[in-house]
Formats: sequence, structure tokens, C-alpha cells
Amino acid sequence: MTGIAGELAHEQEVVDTMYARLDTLRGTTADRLRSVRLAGAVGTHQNRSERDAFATLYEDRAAQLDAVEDRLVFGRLDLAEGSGDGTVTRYVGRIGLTDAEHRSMLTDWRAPAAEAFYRATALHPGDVRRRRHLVTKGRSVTGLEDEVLDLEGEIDTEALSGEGALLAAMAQGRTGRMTDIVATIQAEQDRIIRSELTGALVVQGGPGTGKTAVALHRAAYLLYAHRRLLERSGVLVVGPSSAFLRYIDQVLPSLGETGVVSTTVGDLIPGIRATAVDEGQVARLKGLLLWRKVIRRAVRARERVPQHDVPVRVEGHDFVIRPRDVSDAIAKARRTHKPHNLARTTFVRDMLERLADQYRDFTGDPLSGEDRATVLEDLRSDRAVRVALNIAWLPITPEKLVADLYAKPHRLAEAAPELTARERRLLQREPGAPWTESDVPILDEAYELLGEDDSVTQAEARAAAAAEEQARRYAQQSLDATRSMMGDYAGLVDAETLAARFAAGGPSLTTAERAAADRSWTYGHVVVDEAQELSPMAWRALVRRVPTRSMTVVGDVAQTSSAAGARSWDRMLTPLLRDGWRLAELTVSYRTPATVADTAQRVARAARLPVSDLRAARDVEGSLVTVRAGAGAAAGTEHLPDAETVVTEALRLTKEFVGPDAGRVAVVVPAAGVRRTAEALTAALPAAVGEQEAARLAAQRPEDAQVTVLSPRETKGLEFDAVVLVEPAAIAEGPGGTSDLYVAMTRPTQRLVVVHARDLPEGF
Ligand SMILES: Nc1ncnc2c1ncn2[C@@H]1O[C@H](COP(=O)(O)OP(=O)(O)OP(=O)(O)O)[C@@H](O)[C@H]1O
Repeated sequence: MTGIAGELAHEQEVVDTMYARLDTLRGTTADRLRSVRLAGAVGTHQNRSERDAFATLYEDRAAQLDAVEDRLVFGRLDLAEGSGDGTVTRYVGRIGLTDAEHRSMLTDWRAPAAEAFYRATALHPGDVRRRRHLVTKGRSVTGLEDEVLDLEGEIDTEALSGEGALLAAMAQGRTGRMTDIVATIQAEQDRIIRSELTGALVVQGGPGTGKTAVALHRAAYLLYAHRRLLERSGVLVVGPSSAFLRYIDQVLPSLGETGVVSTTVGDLIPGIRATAVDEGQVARLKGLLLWRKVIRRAVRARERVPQHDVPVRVEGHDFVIRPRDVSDAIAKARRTHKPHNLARTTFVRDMLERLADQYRDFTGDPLSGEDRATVLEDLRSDRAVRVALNIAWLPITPEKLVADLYAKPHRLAEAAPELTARERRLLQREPGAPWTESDVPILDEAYELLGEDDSVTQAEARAAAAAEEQARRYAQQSLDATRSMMGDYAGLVDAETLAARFAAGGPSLTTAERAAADRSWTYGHVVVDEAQELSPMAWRALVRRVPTRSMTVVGDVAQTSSAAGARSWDRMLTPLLRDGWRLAELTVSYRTPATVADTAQRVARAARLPVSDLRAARDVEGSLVTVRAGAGAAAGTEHLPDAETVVTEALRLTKEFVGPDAGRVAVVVPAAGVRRTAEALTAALPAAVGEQEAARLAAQRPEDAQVTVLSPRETKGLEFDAVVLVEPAAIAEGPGGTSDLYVAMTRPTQRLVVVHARDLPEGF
């Protein structure tokens, strides 16, 4: 065989060897897991912990080996060897594999040796003579794409790497789940993915430039390159909504990483559920850094010196709680710098001692140790003393402190004199009203300043630390003993990680699980997506969780819809991080066809949004269609185009793009029209696509729905093959303004159909 057929046959042979090795490793892992499990829950506690820890290790490894089935090998580098004409070949794939003699067969995409696969260009080829993309379907090699990098001649500096594979990925029908891009990462993305761990890396880029994809691949890269550091502290991924987190939740597992905690800002505090949303001004006000002061003052307001002496009678003796004593005890308690609820112990102890001194002075006798203890106990258990001391230093939960600020105007006025009376009225709320997402950073601040009564937690922590130390010593011995047996596992785990698993009592508590359950957990790295939406207070809450300030922050300040969000990274981040952040940009859109991307940019620029330069990787013929419609007839829809035209367009796209496994169509309507449009579309589907298909579509979960109706805000971060965009002028007048319109216009990978009854906004 010669030519392409010969090349394909050769690569098939190589790929077969890799899969055979993968199968062997899976078999070995399954055997080990089985024998660990077979040993059962017998033996000493230590034996059981050891088995549980190894079971977790094997389960993780089995999950990792399963995750890499699809496109195990996707690249090959032919590298110049020495100064002669010889070349060496290196294959790049989703994980590293070595053969039975520990010789490298496949290089993990994250390893330094794979970097050239993503970075080498005709201009800077380094050692790379040829880069080859392997296209596979299942375990079969179906295509090859070569780039020869040592050619003389004209060099296209804007060339995309592996263009065929990239264009194929871009043209694929979408599902409700984002996929990894490991085979087609572009050089500008790779530079961000592999950027150093320290400091905050802010990635600004227009819609579809791969910010989300890059942030997740970076998390996987950092976990690989800094495993020792990050595996124990964990990585936190923060996204804008639980729908978005579901959309991305397959990406890291497909890259073999499972130990990452993902959350929204609203879910940052275990036990608090934010079920409501604040709009506009209220969101803006609640996002202000001013709340640092407000909460501090609200806490201080619970540390109060009485205006007059407070007499109390205990066991037949008269005592006086004197303002001067209270003031001194408060000062002493504050000097501990502990949170309010914890410093209260100091305050109470000091006050009781002062009262005991009154008893001594009254009786004229120096109290013996025992007598003094009895007096102190009598005072401590006296109700009147307790009430008086509580008034002076009130223990209070963070929830009550914040709820009181919203429910009691005098409390807010006292704590937030900077706000105008009108602003304070906007914040007013009934007690018991649900928490909103913007309340969570404020609550977090209150948790910090109030603290929890952690005496139980502290005792547990001391016991755990002792157990962990013992486990660490033991784990080191086991690890040394089993290293040779583990072969391929070397480097995957270190003694401390294993020890942590032993100490945590086995597989039930991974780092991610422990971190997710602990408000005060500090992570080794935090990834923030759609970061432009976060308020200053939300940033403060996040930064608190990563004391090293090692963060990946991705977003687009032209897509900000929250009134509390960022329009400039500098203005938002410098006050918090000073010079501890750096900016990188992404400039190529891998989602939206050029015609659509260019139009969206014009519209955004006409509205003076801070738009980043954006070049679309490809255009698609007929990707932008505008349809003029009459105004809606039904009450409440007069400001929207008639539903019939919208539904007709949606059905047309459904028939064209929605298949049994992939392809998604969204109708994006101003929020007020979502329900009505969804009803009209659902009613029309059976006649258009058949009863059976309509039933299949209707049974899909909202996040997987192949045909869906959403408000502009709900589409943030998501994408579809085709979008019907209803009445751009109304969207631009909505709560998120032209930013929401910009977001909505840039969701499709293939086609945007604009249905409008009013004139189109400037820029179309
Ligand atoms: N190098 C790449 N190869 C293949 N597909 C890519 C690549 N980079 C990005 N994509 C695809 O482009 C689409 C957009 O990526 P992503 O959602 O990460 O962009 P984004 O910048 O976060 O967009 P938005 O600002 O709209 O949230 C996704 O389908 C992603 O898989």
C-alpha cells in the first residue's frame, strides 16, 4: 500500500497498539479493584482504611481510563533529530501511556513534550517537521491532516492549526453538553492554558472565542502540572448558573479530571440557598464594596455599652453592670481580633471576673480559688446577668444580622449612612423573604465577621490532625511498599494525598467533597467563568477562598448584563488584586459564522459597548436571515412580532438542524414573551415533525432540550446550531440592554434568523 491508504493503515496499526495497551491497563485496574473489594470489611481499622484508600485510587484510575476512550490518540509530531535528516515520531493523546517496559508510547496533551503540537507554526517551527492530526471514529482512523512546517515560502501568520479538524469540530451538531477541544486547541489558547499558576490570569475575549473551553482545559492542565499542590487544596470552578454548570460538567471528566468543585456565587455558602434574583439598582447596590463597612457597623451595633448602671441581684447579693466595665470588656474582646461570636467568650469571661471582684470588694475577703469559681458559676447561670451581657454583646447568626438590615429600616440607617433614604428603601424586604444571589457575598461577609461557634469543629479538627499525622506516616510506608506494584500510578498520588484519604475515612470524602461542604475552605486555584457579571462584593467572597490569588478569570466586558458587573477589568480587579493580575486576550471566534459575528459586533459597537476585536474562524453561507413580521395580535404581545411567523421559522430550523442525537435550535425572546412562545411552539410541533418526534423532544430535560425557548439572559454561555432571535429592538431595551442582544446574536454555530416587527437596531 502506498500514499494515503498506506499512511492510514500505518496509523491504524499504531492506534490499535495504543488501544490494546489501554485495554490491558483497564483490565489490571479492574483486577486490583476487585481484589481490594473482595478483601471486604475485615481486619483492623487501619487495614480497612488502607483498602478504602486504594479502592478510591483504583476507582479514580478506572474512571480516568474510561474517559479517554473517545479520541485517545489525536496527534503526531515528526521532530527533527539532532542536526541530521533523521526524525523521531511522537504521538499526542488524552493521557500518557507507556508500554510494559515503561517506554513512552503516547504523550499526555498536557506534558511539556506535547506543547509543540499546539504551538509550532510555520514561522516558529522549532524541531517540528510535520504535525499530523489523526481523525478517528471509535477506534478507527478515518482521516489524516498534515501540516508540513519546514516549507520555504510565504507564511500565513493567521493560519489555524489543524484547520480541517477544527472546521469539522465547529460544524458538528450541538448537544446540551459542551465537549472538550483537546485535539484542536489553537496556539493563542494554548498559551493561556499553560500560563503559570501564580497570580490571577484574566482572559478577555469576544463571544465564542473559547473562553469557557480554555478555562476548563487550563484547570485540567494545572491539575496535571501541579498535582501535588492542587489535589489536596482543590480547584473551584464558578459559573453563572446551575444550567451553565450542567452544560460544562462533562468537559473535565472527559479530560480525566473529577476532583473539581463547581458552584455559582449563589451556592457558595453550604446550607444557604439563593432562590431569588435581584435586578438593576438593587443588584448594583448589594454589589458595592460598601457592605464591608455596613456589615462591620452592623456587627459593632451588637457590641453596646449601656447608658447607665444596670443593677442585678444574684443569690442575695447586689451587683452593678457598669458602663465603664462593659466598655473595657468590649475593648479587651475586640483586641482578640476574633469574630464577634467567638470573641464573646472573652467579653463574658472578663465581665464575670469584674462582677466577682465586686463580690470580693463587697465582702472584704479575698476569694479562695474555689469560692471564686462558685461565684463565677452563680453569675454565669443567672438569667438577669445573661440578659444584661447579651444586650451588651449579642450572639447573632449571619442570616439574622443580614435579614435585620433589610427588615428593620433603623438598623440599615445606622449601618449604612452612605446610602440615600431612597436607596435604603429599595433594599427593604420582609423578614423571611428568600435569599438572592447578591445576598450571598453579603452573608459571606457576615459569616467572616461573626464567625460560627466552632468549639466542636475545633475539637474535631484536632482529632483529625492527629489521625492524619498517623495516617501520613503509615501511607508513606504503604506507598513505598506498593510503588513497584503500581507501575503506571507513579506520580498520580503522593503520600499526603493517600494519607488524606486514609484519614478522611476512605472513599466517601474526596477533597472536592470536603471542600464543597466547608464555607471556609481555601482552594489552590479558582476558575471564574462569565466573570464580567460578578459584583465587587462577589469578587471579595471569591478572593477570600483563594488566599494565594491564583485564579483564571474569563469573561467579556461587552457581554455584561448585571448592573453590578464589570465594564472594565481594571476598574473591577485592581482595587482587589492590585498588580496581582495579568490580562490575556482571545481574538478568534470558533462558534459564530463571520457574517453573524460581524453584524453582532457592529450592533454592539453602535451601542458603545467595550467590544473586543473578533475574527471568525469561518463563514457559513446564508448564516444571517432577517424576516419582517406583523405585530402580535394577542394582548401583551403587541410589542413583539406575531407568534405565527416566529413559530414558522422555528419549525423550519428544527426540521433542518435537529437530528436524533444532535442539533439544537433556540428561540430567543424578550423575557415577557417566553411562556407564550413556548406554548405556541409546543402546540405546533406535532404537525410539523410528527407525533413521535414531538413526543421525543417534549420528553427531553430542559438542559438537553434540542428545541427550546429562552430569554436572552438564559442563553449566556450556551450555544445552538440555529437561533431564531425575536425583536432585537425590544431585547436592547430590556434589563440587560444591548449586551443581552449581543449575547443572543452570538449563540448560533450555523444560522441566525432575526424576526422583527419594529426597525432593527443600528448596526444591522
Ligand atoms: N480550539 C477549538 N477547537 C474546536 N472548537 C473550539 C475551539 N475553541 C473553542 N471551540 C468551540 O467554540 C465554541 C465556543 O467556545 P466557548 O463557549 O468556550 O466560548 P466563550 O468565549 O466562552 O463564549 P461566550 O463568550 O459566548 O460565553 C464551543 O463550542 C467550543 O467548543
